[in-house]
Order: sequence, then C-alpha cells, then structure tokens
Amino acid sequence: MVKLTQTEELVMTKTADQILNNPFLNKGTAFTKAERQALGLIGTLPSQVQTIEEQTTQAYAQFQSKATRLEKRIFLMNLFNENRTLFYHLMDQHVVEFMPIVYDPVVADSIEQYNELFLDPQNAAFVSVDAPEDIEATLKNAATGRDIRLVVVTDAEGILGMGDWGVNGVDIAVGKLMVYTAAAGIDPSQVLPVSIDAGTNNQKLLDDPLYLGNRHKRIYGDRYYETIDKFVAAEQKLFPESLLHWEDFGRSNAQVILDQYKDKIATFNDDIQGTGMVVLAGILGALNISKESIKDQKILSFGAGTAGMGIANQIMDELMQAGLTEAEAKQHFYAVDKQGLLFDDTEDLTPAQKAFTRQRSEFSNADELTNLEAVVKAVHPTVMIGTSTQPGTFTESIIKEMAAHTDRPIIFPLSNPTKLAEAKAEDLIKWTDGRALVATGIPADDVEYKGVTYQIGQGNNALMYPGLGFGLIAATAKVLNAETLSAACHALGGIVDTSKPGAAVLPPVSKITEFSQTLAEVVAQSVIDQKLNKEPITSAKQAVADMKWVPEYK
Ligand SMILES: NC(=O)c1ccc[n+]([C@@H]2O[C@H](COP(=O)([O-])OP(=O)(O)OC[C@H]3O[C@@H](n4cnc5c(N)ncnc54)[C@H](O)[C@@H]3O)[C@@H](O)[C@H]2O)c1
Ligand SMILES: O=C(O)C[C@H](O)C(=O)O
Ligand SMILES: [Mn+2]
Repeated sequence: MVKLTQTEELVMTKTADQILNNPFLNKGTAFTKAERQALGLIGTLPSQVQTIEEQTTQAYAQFQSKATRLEKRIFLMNLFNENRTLFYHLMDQHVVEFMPIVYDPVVADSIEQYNELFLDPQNAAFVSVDAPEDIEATLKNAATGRDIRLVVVTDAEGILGMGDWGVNGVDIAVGKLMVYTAAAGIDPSQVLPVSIDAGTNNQKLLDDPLYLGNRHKRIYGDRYYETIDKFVAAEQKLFPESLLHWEDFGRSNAQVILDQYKDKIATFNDDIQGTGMVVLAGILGALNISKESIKDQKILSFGAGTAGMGIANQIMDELMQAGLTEAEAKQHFYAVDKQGLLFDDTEDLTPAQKAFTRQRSEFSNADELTNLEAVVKAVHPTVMIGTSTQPGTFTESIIKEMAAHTDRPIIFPLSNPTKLAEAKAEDLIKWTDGRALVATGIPADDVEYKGVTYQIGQGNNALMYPGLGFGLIAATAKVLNAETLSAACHALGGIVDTSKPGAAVLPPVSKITEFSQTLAEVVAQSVIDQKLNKEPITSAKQAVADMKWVPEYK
C-alpha cells in the first residue's frame, strides 16, 4: 500500500467544504479530475479544470478592474483568504505593484478601517489580556495543527507612526507575514499572526460601537508583562522550532520585552533591529557612492524612540567594529526628540536614549538646542534619519543648512505611512541640487532632476526582516546575536551598481526575492559558524534552499 503523507491523510479525511474553504488546501478550479474524484469534490466545482496560470491571469484582471488602492487590497485579501497558493503565485509576478497594497502604506488604511471592513480573521490568533488562561488554547486553535515556524506578534500600541490601534493592528502582523512569504519563501501554512489585545488608549476606537477588541484602556505593568510571559511560554511550548518576531509595540515596552527574551529564544524586534539593519545597510550603500568612511560621519537621529535608538545601536556596533572605542563611537551621535537635543540632564529620558546623550558643556548655546533647526546649525550632521512621526519636519531651510556643510548629505525620512514622512524624496533631491543620498520608508518614484534619474531606495525593514527571519529559521537558530545582525547588514553590499549616476543606496524591491535569499544564506552561515544551530546543519545554502516554499499546487 502507498504510504500517504500527513497532508494527504489530512485532506482525505475532509469533506468538500472543508477543503474548498481551507486556504492552505484549496486549489479552486485547478483541482484535477483525479483529485476531484479522490477528495469527494465531484460536482462541487464547474467542470473546466484550470491551470494556475489561467487562474492567475483571471485574478490579475479582476485586481486591475478595482478603482482604488483600498478596493485592490480588499480583492487581494479575499483571494488570500480563499486560496493562498494562488495569491502568492500572483504576488510573485507583481511584487513591486502588490507590496504597497498588502503592506505599507495601504495596510495603514485597512488598520484604520478594520472594524468596518472585517470579514475574516485571516488565521490570526487573538490573545486577550483579560483571559490569560486561554492563551495556550488560543494559539493551538489558530494553528489548527499546522507546523508553525514563524510568529509575528503585535500589541499595536505603536502601529507605524499612527499610534494605538488596539486589535485592528493585527493587519500589520498579517501584512509582515505576506512579505515574508513573497520575499523569502516561508511556507504560508507555517506562519501565525498574533494580536495581543491589551486594550487601547485610542478613544475613537473605544467609542466606536463597531470596535472588535477589548473595550477598555490599555493595561500596563505587571498584568501586561504576565500576559506577555504566558504568551511566550505557550508559543515556545507549542511551536518549539519557531522564530518570534515582535512588531509595533509601544516605546515603553518594545525594548524591555526584547531584553527579556533575546538571550533565551530565537526572537527579534523588527522596529529596533530590522530598522537598524536596513538603515546601516543604506548608509553603507550611500558611503559606497560618496566614497566616504563611516568613521567620518556625524549622525543625527530625529525621533529617538524605538526605531531611532535601534538604528543608533546598530550604527554604534559598526563604528566599534571599525576600531572605535565605545566612548569614541558615542561622539558620532546626536539624538533629538521632543525635548530637542538630548543631554545627560534632560528629563524623561528612556533607558535606550541614556546611552546617546550629549553634555551641555559641549555647546556654547546648549539651552537653545530645543528644535531640529537649531541642532542642525550647531552640529552640521552628515547623516540625518527621521523616525519622529512628524510630517514635513525636514524643511527646505534645515536641509539646505545641512547640505551647506557636507558634499553628499545622507538623508533618510523614514516615518510611515506616507502622510507622516519627514520629507519627500523629490524635495530632498531638489533642495540639495542632486547631492542628497536618500532613502524613504514607503516606496518613492524615481526623481528626474537636471537630466539625471535618481532612484530612491526604500529604507523599510521589509528589505531585511524576510531574509533575516528565513535564515534564522532555516539554520534552526537558538538566538540572534550582534554578530549575525552585523553580517546581515553587510550582505546587501555589491547588489546595487553604485557607479551609475543617481544610483539608489539600497537594492530595489523588484529584486527582493533575490537579495532575501542572499541575506538568508549569510544569516544561516553566521548562525552555523557560531554553533548556534539547534539541529545539525552542514550547508547554510542547502538549508535555505530546502526550506523555500514555491507557490505551485502540490
Ligand atoms: N522605515 C522603516 O522601516 C521604519 C521602521 C520602524 C519605524 N518606522 C517609523 O518611524 C516612526 C517612529 O516609530 P517608532 O516605532 O520608533 O515609534 P516611537 O513612538 O517609539 O518613537 C517615536 C519618537 O518620536 C518622538 N517624537 C514625537 N514627536 C516629536 C517631535 N515633534 N520632535 C522630535 N521627536 C518627536 C517621540 O517622542 C518618540 O521618541 C514611525 O512613523 C514608524 O512608521 C519606520
Ligand atoms: O511597517 C513598516 O512599513 C515599517 C516599520 O515596521 C514601521 O513600523 O513603520
Ligand atoms: Mn513596525
């Protein structure tokens, strides 16, 4: 007798509706006659058998017929809910066009309208701070027996730069996972998006009769951390082979949670570490163009929160690897937040900010350094990174002042979504007469200026986390450490042809599947070199190739 695989056995025991309504199993009109016979699907579908290519062409035509980006997204999410293989087959062919729809920036609109648009929980797990006793059952039920290798969890206190969105934020976990599969090839049946519903301080949601989450203020402190701890314990117990990715937690919790678990399990925080990686990779790309050294840069972080301090720490590591002492490296940073330039005596510093403060005695006008313009005048930064959530704050006069003191200013306005960006790429190129080396958080069109086409890199952690995560999972990593992060930051070097005028500082999203694979291999190799793999692995390249899922019907 032929031995059936676990999936085949699972499928054989299901009824027609259980197969057709299961996005991991459904092939729709592509079920062959033989499959229809074997699975009890005879007569449940129109008689024509379609190929996946025919289905893809038809689905793309429907996608194109939608008038707005939000309608396009709703169509794609319905397809995703019905047939995941077909969805990813289609996305594979249109990754540049689909990324902004399924991910940032249109994911932001879907989060804001989650309650009005709700149709399907999209196989997410909804953990509630009010029912800690249900956490294990919640994860188990949502996983439906699948072999989960990757969990993206959010409590949605800091969704992009839009603040607190309660249970609505689950869409960012779903969106991040869509990018993982499209970019790196994680099997979509092996992932689990998780919402930790700790309440919300968004009064608009609390007052909305349609709001679907816990209708109370956000819980902080012991009760919150107990929920997180129970969640991590259940997650590790049920999915011991999994990687745990944290997304869009609030400033007061993100680093605390990361520090609690980073040396114990395979985990990372995307806003801290993923963003740190993409910014360092972008700076290295920019320095490749300007032929300058990182040791000669003065780095100004505008918005010294979760992402801003994650970035500073990643660059700090790089400077120390380049031979600087910690004290010397620290001299390269200027952290600016609501209070202005952060000094060691500034009130309300976060623990992460304390490592990057300056002394008032360094400046003759320290008391005046309470806004970005004054700080730029006093410091003359060569690199300026925006993670402030404050739109339009990189003004023409600030940028011109910066550009007056450096040949190739490196300027990355990274706040998302579109409406929160500190500046537009086009303006930065014009204000600096084409000298700025720019990356933006959301996709930006090429800029034509004085006969040169400037390509704008997308300084979004989506360029990094799929390859990073996939490499860690493929290598069965026990933990993620600084050495692996650093190796990953350098992995993108050489992919962009920096000799071309107007070259981007980061590789284009059109190449995301290629460079995610490179990244995954570099990450897996680093894990193996440090003997941080749980299972024996001989070849990093092979381990990555073996894990890769392709969107074809099995
Ligand atoms: N492009 C990317 O890959 C990427 C990654 C992570 C975060 N981000 C973006 O960065 C922004 C911040 O995200 P976060 O997770 O760090 O949030 P956060 O809340 O932890 O940090 C935001 C910081 O900005 C500060 N801020 C607010 N108003 C300010 C002002 N007027 N002047 C100076 N600073 C001010 C806040 O005090 C806070 O410290 C968001 O818009 C987010 O979308 C982008
Ligand atoms: O989600 C994004 O687009 C990037 C980043 O994680 C963010 O929070 O803005
Ligand atoms: Mn984020």
